[in-house]
Amino acid sequence: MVLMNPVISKLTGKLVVLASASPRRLEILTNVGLRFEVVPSWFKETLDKRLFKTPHEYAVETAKQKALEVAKRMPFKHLKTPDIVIGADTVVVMDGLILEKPVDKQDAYRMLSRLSGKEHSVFTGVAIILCHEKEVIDFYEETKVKFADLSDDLLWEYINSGEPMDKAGGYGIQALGGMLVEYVHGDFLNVVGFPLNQFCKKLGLIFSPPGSLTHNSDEPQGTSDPAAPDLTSRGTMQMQNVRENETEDGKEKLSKMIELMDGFKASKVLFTASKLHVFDVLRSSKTGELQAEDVAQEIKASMKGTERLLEACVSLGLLQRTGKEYANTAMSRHFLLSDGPLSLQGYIQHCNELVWPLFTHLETAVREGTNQHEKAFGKSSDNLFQDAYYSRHEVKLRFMKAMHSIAKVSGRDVATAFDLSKYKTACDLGGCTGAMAYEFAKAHPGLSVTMFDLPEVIEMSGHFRPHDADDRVSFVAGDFFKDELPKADVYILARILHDWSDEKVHILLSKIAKACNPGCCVLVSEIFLDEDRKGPSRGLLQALSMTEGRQRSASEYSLLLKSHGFTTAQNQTLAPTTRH
Ligand SMILES: O=c1[nH]cc([C@@H]2O[C@H](COP(=O)(O)OP(=O)(O)OP(=O)(O)O)[C@@H](O)[C@H]2O)c(=O)[nH]1
Repeated sequence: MVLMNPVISKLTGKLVVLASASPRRLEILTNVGLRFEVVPSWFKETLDKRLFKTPHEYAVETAKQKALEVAKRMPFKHLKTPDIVIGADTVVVMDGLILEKPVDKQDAYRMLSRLSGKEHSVFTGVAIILCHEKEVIDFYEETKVKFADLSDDLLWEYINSGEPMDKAGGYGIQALGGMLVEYVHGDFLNVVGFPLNQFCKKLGLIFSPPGSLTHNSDEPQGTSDPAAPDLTSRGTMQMQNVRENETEDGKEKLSKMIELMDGFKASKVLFTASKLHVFDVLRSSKTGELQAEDVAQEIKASMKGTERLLEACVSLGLLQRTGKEYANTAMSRHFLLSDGPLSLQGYIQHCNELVWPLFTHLETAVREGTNQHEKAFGKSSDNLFQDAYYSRHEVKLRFMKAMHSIAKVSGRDVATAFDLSKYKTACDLGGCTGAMAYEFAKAHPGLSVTMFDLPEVIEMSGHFRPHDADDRVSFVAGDFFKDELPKADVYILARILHDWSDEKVHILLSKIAKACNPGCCVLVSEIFLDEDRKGPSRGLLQALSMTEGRQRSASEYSLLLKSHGFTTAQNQTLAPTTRH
């Protein structure tokens, strides 16, 4: 290929990495003959926009973080250090509001109707990391785009084409989205995702004359000092040295520390917004969005408090705000609507009402090595289930809702983790509402599943019966420590064993061993601790509020199972074990 731009040839022989998953950036750079590897960045685009004075600073910082993440990861994960890593971030800005990629069709509609008939700016921030020199050069480009007046019909037709979804501002100017555009002022490729012209100029500054960081002859004068900011007509070039990279690392540690300090606030925001039905209220409104005062009215709360809660939710990615209108994000629609198929509301309320009070007494729990039920709820709980969870009707219902939501979210994965086609019958021990049992029946057409739990649980499981309940699922009442277990080929123990001491686990496993025939299998679903007990933190955090149970590693579970004649068949995230 003939290289029109001699600057590109300066990169020949260097390991250049594009830290981007954008097919458009790949195409733009490939088209000019650049040889590079693509390593998409894992950096999550969640920088707090309010911290930036201007939208382009936000785009530049995001581009920089994308590139730095890849530059830091490659020596460890890919075992090679690139010479150059390029990152970019494109945003659309309308009336000061930053629009990124729409999360769904409604979001695309909101964006595009906002842009209709008006001019907006497209900013692409670019960061070039010189890995060996430990320098970062960043800049941005702005292009103005005007949309024609667009009818709703046209917008929906365009949205339904699927094109908007992975594009900043919800349109692709290079394809169907070009139809929406009246004029473009500035670099067209900048709108598409990469300001090639300015990028080449920056490369010129970096690489000619070779080895120095002096400016090109076509650049404005007075920029020859590489340490001084290079003020070009369109942006700034900043040089950062090793110390600043170290500072990046320091910054990362500090923000991790702040995240840990603030973690409890974020949880409480989620719990409170859920308890006040904020997500349901937004969903129920005609357009799916409401202003703070309407939400305040609906949830019967103060305007000031509601506004703060909604703003906090936006910062956590639980809500999105366009102008004054708040709406659910895709994540909230997925997990936080109370009647959604994957709703976590039950578990969230359990965390708020039961786990939170226990954690407020963590210091005493640690000092005394005991559970803090009495301090938190004024009642001791020698038997967690009888004394705490099933003592009062509303507490029992709340606990069952919590178990139900967890089983709904994880049930399919547990049910389909192993090939159970040779088995005819299964028994879900302590299966609570039956949600897991129904998932097993759904996943295995030849399997009948018995759900076995305490009589006080079974009497309420009807509340949770799915409308299309499969009659291969039956319910049997009993205490798995005392009563005879139903006969089955597969015994499911999903989130059961961690609640009990080794002694009680032995009682339960010996009962299963007696009930089952040779060849039957036990399927254990738990958070398995790492063998060195250094993680996962979700399991170790949960252990802090446990009563008589304990978190175990896969090998600890295997040992318990082996002592009852079960040999581990597979031992990964889930451990089904077979008795020979
Ligand atoms: O007219 C167009 N406008 C924008 C685009 C494409 O939109 C995205 C912008 O998203 P972002 O900058 O965050 O980049 P990603 O695609 O997420 O990839 P990264 O891995 O680099 O974060 C970008 O792909 C533009 O090309 C368009 O196509 N047309």
